[in-house]
Amino acid sequence: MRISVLGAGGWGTTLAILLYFNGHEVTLWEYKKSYAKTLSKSRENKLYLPGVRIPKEIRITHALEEACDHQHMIVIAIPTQYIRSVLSQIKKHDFSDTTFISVSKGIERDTLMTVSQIIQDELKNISPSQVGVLSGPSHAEEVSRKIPTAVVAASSDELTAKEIQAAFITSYFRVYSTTDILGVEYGGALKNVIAIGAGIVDGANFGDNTKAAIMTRGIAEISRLGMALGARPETFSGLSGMGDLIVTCMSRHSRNRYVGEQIGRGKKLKDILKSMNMVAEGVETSKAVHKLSQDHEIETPICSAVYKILFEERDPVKITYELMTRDMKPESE
Ligand SMILES: NC(=O)C1=CN([C@@H]2O[C@H](COP(=O)(O)OP(=O)(O)OC[C@H]3O[C@@H](n4cnc5c(N)ncnc54)[C@H](OP(=O)(O)O)[C@@H]3O)[C@@H](O)[C@H]2O)C=CC1
Ligand SMILES: O=C(CO)COP(=O)(O)O
Repeated sequence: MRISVLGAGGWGTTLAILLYFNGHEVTLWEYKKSYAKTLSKSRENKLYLPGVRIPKEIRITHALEEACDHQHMIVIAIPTQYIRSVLSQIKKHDFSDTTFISVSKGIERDTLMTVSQIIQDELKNISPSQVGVLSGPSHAEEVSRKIPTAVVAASSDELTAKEIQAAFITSYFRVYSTTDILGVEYGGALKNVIAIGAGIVDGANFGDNTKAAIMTRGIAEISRLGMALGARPETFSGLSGMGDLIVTCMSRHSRNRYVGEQIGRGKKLKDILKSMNMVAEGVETSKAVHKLSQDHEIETPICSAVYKILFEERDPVKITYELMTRDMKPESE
């Protein structure tokens, strides 16, 4: 198959290489013209995936129209808040034979849309069966080194989910399938906010008990909000829910956990973000989650605490004790 990957960050580059070795004809689109040239020449993504060789057969380009022409699949690996501006440049293109696959994990700040919703909103002529998602516990640093990983391919159309599954599966990258596309997207986006909370626990020197509480009560609130937004409950105990929450809260590779850790140590958000070239989706997504939970009147105390720490400069230690001393309630609520 001809497959284009839009976004040459760590994840886009990793998946482009995986797809190439799976026998596909792969194009990798990079946002900056100068960096596209550097990548084409050096065949190493030193900024986002150092030490991994990009095969010379992968076409690297900055020309978006060209990258999208006559593709069977287009993989979107762009930070969520920039996806609409990229898609708006190709909205006139004929995509009647193309499937779009989002591998990005966030919610658009201004519209509160998931990535599959942004794709359908921006590219009016494509049907839901042309849209899918691939998500789960999968740090680029490990997949690019062929470390065994399991993820899930989702589309409201079962056949599309299975096509995506078949395109990506390898002996070290196991792909399951589901039709709960929204559940997979909400799990992937919301776990980033909880992972910032887990990082705060690390940075502020709370303990393992605290982190386990954040993760367990975190998946409870992800499920609560996700279900109110149309997701299926069982999806949140799967790879894209609990699975991705575990890896993101625990891994040294996680950028979201890192942001939280620095906040917990007393650093300012703007200084942390200035020092990072990679994206921590949970920061902007926490604004969207704050709004979604208010709009739908769903309690999301941990996400709400993360939002207040990031954007209202609330003290992480004080707010943790506020969480601990809320009204008594049954665990099932
Ligand atoms: N890294 C990982 O392990 C995983 C990441 N993801 C998800 O994949 C998505 C992409 O993340 P990742 O690959 O890690 O990204 P990185 O943090 O590695 O890189 C950021 C990317 O964003 C690009 N970018 C910056 N500004 C813009 C813009 N205005 N328009 C378009 N692109 C822009 C950068 O391009 P440039 O260098 O030219 O500025 C770069 O390619 C995220 O949603 C993330 O949550 C999902 C699973 C695993
Ligand atoms: O989604 C991821 C792993 O599954 C990547 O998480 P971070 O963006 O926090 O690094």
